[in-house]
Amino acid sequence: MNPVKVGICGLGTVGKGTFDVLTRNCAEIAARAGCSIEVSHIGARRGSDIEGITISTDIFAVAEDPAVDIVVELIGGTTVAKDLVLKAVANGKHVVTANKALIAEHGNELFAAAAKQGVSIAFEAAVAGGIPIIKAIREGLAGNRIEWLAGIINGTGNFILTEMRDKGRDFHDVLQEAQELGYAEADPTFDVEGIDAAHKLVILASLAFGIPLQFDKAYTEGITKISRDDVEYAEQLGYRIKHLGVARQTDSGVELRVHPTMIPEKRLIANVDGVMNAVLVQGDAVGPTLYYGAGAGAEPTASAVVADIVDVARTLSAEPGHRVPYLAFQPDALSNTPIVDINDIETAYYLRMSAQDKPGVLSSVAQILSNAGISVEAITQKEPAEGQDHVPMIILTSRSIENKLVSAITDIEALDSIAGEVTRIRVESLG
Ligand SMILES: NC(=O)c1ccc[n+]([C@@H]2O[C@H](COP(=O)([O-])OP(=O)(O)OC[C@H]3O[C@@H](n4cnc5c(N)ncnc54)[C@H](O)[C@@H]3O)[C@@H](O)[C@H]2O)c1
Ligand SMILES: N[C@@H](CCO)C(=O)O
Ligand code: NA
Repeated sequence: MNPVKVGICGLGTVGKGTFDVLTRNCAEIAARAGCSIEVSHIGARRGSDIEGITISTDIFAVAEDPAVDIVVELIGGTTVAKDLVLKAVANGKHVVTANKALIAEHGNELFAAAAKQGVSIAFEAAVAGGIPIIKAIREGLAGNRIEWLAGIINGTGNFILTEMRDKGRDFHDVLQEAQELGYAEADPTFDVEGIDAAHKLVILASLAFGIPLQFDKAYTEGITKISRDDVEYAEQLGYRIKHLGVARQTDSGVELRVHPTMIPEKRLIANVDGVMNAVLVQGDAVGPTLYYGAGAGAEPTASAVVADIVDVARTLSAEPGHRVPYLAFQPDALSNTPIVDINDIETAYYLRMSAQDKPGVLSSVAQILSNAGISVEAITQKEPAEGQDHVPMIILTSRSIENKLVSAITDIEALDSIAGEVTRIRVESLG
């Protein structure tokens, strides 16, 4: 077979990593793909001379290049990137992308356009970096009814939480290091406010449950409100705080939520630290499965991009109808299962409040929870600091429906003996 020609658009962290891996491992990659794979065109803001490669400052020139078989979109964002992918598809080119924002927000439209043209769009690098989680769910678990999945799917956020816990480092200082290491998004609020994790969760939920991509329905909460005190109290109770994406099939629909979560410390996933990601997937036949690896960084992400390039190169000799469907289920078999509103989900909770150090406060709080049908599983009250009349009070509750807990919190905050807001972290046993 003739060499497959690749055009890379965007030569940043992932673009450079992809170029390096394709070049370094070219012999092994060719042996796997059944043909050699050559980078023939690069679209980048600054041109530099690489022998045998056309360099264009206009990335659309890559999508227009008749010699290019596969356009690799690594510029990020959802505007120019969307136009670029649509242009490449219209020109009959296959696309590989690491762009989760683009897939989560515009994937339904992009896949439809690709299907019309008989080309494919591959996006393994978009979720959990180098972990082949898309392939695992779409192919490896195809025989299962997937019940739920939960994952640490933002490397930057996990790196920040880990460094804060282990070294007592400052949030902003660690975020800056994550940016220097090439982990963070162009706009790092995507990482710390949970938007990036929500993009990835939406993609995983579609693959797992056979529903269209619905980014607007995901509940998103970031890690910016997690204090060092919460991290410490959680540990004293035998838990770790992790920023999790959770997707669960329930009788009333699919839960789709991203938020800080307390997990029992004995769970493997509670011990996934630094930039590492992990995704737990529970299938009815296989039981629990766990996938672990680097969630961000140049070469780990390139590993997934190159795997997709190899997959596409292999399909170039296969019938289009034999290709694996984008969202694991055939396009006409996607279901309209509703996404459950966050107010209707059920979970246990960690509550931290600042309580007046006097008798009766604990029983007033317990009474409010009990009236809402929520029981107290554990409680700890700290010693007051010198000269302070308020003490931190930590409560672990039974599982409850979110809206009952939210109204109980409103009543607790209204007590004269409680100062300020109640901090609330959801607790998942993941068992
Ligand atoms: N960095 C990671 O660890 C990682 C992991 C998985 C997925 N991703 C995704 O990969 C994509 C790229 O991320 P990155 O970290 O490499 O970003 P980056 O900012 O390092 O690289 C993007 C590159 O694209 C170039 N670019 C942007 N618009 C362009 C245009 N119109 N014309 C020419 N060049 C243009 C920029 O100059 C930059 O060099 C994003 O979608 C990101 O979400 C990144
Ligand atoms: N900013 C992302 C890159 C990988 O998708 C992260 O930190 O996980
Ligand atoms: Na991946």
